[in-house]
Amino acid sequence: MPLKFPLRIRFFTHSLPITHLAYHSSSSSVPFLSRLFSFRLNYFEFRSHINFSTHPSRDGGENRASKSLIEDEEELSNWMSGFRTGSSRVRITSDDEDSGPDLKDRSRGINQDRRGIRYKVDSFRDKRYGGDRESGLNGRILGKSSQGSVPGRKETSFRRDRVREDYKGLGKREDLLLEDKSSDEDVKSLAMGGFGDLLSEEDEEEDQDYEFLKKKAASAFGFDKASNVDDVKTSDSYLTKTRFDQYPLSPISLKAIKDAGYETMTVVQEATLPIILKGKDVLAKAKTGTGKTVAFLLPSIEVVVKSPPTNPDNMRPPILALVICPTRELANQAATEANTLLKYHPTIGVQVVIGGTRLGLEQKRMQTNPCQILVATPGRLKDHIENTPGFATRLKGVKVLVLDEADHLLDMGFRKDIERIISAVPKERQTFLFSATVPEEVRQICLIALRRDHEFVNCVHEGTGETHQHVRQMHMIASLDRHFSLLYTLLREHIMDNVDYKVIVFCTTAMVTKLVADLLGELNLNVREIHSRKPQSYRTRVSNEFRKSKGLILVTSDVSARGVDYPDVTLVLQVGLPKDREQYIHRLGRTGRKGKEGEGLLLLAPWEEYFLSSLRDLPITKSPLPSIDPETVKKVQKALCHVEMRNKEAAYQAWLGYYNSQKMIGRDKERLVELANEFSRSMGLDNPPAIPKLILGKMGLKNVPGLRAK
Ligand SMILES: Nc1ncnc2c1ncn2[C@@H]1O[C@H](COP(=O)(O)OP(=O)(O)OP(=O)(O)O)[C@@H](O)[C@H]1O
Repeated sequence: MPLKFPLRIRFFTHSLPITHLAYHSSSSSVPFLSRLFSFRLNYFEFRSHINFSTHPSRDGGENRASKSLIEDEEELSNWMSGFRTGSSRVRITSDDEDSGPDLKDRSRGINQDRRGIRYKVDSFRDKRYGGDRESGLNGRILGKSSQGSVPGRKETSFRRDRVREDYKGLGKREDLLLEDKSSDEDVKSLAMGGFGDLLSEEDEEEDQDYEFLKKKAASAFGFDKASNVDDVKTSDSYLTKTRFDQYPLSPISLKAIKDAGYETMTVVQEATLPIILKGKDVLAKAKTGTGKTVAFLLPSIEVVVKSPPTNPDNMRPPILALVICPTRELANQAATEANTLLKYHPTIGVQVVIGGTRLGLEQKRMQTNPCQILVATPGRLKDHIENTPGFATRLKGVKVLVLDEADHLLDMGFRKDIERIISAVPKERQTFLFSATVPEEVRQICLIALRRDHEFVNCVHEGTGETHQHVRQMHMIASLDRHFSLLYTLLREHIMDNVDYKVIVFCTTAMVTKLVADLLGELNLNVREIHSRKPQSYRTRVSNEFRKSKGLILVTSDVSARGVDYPDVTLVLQVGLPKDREQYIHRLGRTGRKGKEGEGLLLLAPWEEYFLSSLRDLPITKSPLPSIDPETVKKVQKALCHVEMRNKEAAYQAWLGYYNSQKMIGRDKERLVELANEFSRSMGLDNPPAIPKLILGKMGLKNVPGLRAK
């Protein structure tokens, strides 16, 4: 039964459970009412719903600061080789990403499961999958799984269970979902009664009303028992009550942890530390923003602490822990986290080797500073193995190897480098593989790095999906000619609705990223850009600025898709086809970190809608398109005229290359060219840019009608 509301504010509510609140009002009062709804609904969700967070994988790979045409060639041939070998996972050395806008006029309601109501998770049972299987390269064969779920402590409002499973089958667990029938009625009566009168309140000053309504909502729903209504807006389901000092960690590590403000362990930290301290290999899967970096760094530091001191006369002191990250930003971030934990370990040093910086500078640093822990991107590490005197010797001391974003590091793009690196470190070592997604096909590949008795720790409860329940996910379908206006409209509305907005916009390639950043800059939005065509110093500076800022929009490629920890991102926008389901999950994982609220929107063209079938198990809902006034369309078209032609030409070529590598679209070349020319027109180019014959040849697009060659 629809709720009755003043004409000015109309919420579409389906029969409860409330699944979707949409607004048809431009009234300034609507936003804070939506916030009122959303965190009230979220509160219900958190109170009755357990949630584990996963870890995103990072993307982008070794990108060079500026690229010559030949480097573009390499990029294209990467795409082409990936396409030819039928592998859907090629290493995109340039950037490719997405973004999706916000939804002022969309539901502030949370994503609900099919029935719309959160269940109370009662308990998990995991089936035992034992046994070994011979497999893997380098003589490291399949692990025997550890068994059994480890019942978590009973929490006041919900229960945490960790489940360790044999990755071989990732045995199906039966989640005993206790469906709380009464809560349906509770929610219905509360919503019918509790909000009816609240919303009859006249809006005066937004802030004053918001506070008033918050308090009224709090008493209406018993929130006032919470220390603060705002507190219910985050879910602490990623934290446990286990303290770090309950484990045998060095006192000075514990001191640094305390200084870092880490009071208790996160679920993945609690689940993996005891296994690692026992000396085992670990394959760990956990949702985004839940502390996986600390989960692998802390025990790695303990290994270094327990290692005998190096002879000061040794000119090639051993590197004891090696952490591999897929992108430079991520490597820098992990090294920063390591330095935080090493605050009181004066003799232990961490160094970083990444592309985009001078090899010689890195060689000097590693020679003159302590380097028991090395964080590296694969390509640059391989360079050092092959070109830095004595470096290979130093790697013979590695006791711990970490693959962060393991699923991405082990896919086609990085595989050769990773195999080269594995062959350069001792077989007798501990190995930790962490990621938020471990697709089936990657699970087998993990075995090239893991030991027989490794354990698979899965902190992602089945049934909750690999994304956060507290992050609202929407998608919109619109023809390409509307994408730029739609993006601008949604960004502008999000900015109006969120004074502390912090938005990440993902685009499909580096050059499309540049185009969109230029366009949004022309439209006077506060925009920064990160992608492979920017020098590393610029990328690092912008990354640090965005991490510390609010009121900013970062337009980026997939170099920012995995793992980068930007606090309080309010919205992740993905425009165009994600590389794959994992990439969608990891990009979305830039928001909703540490249990905080977040929003994601995926904006697709009608011919990209097939991608949604790969997200069926995720709580993503369709959102109707907001109305775009003709003035906005004119403004965007005018702004496009100020974007440099060469940027549009580069974007067109990169767009063609990217979609050519997407099997579902690239296989029909004529259709692909038609779509590319639709994209060209959306940039205001009725006549598509000409493309060098050499590149068309690489793409396998020579003589395709509709293309112009030069
Ligand atoms: N025990 C803890 N208590 C509170 N905060 C923590 C704890 N451990 C880590 N954090 C913080 O949580 C945030 C997310 O950590 P981190 O980036 O390692 O998450 P992640 O699981 O690796 O996410 P992603 O998959 O995006 O890389 C960071 O800001 C980190 O400082």
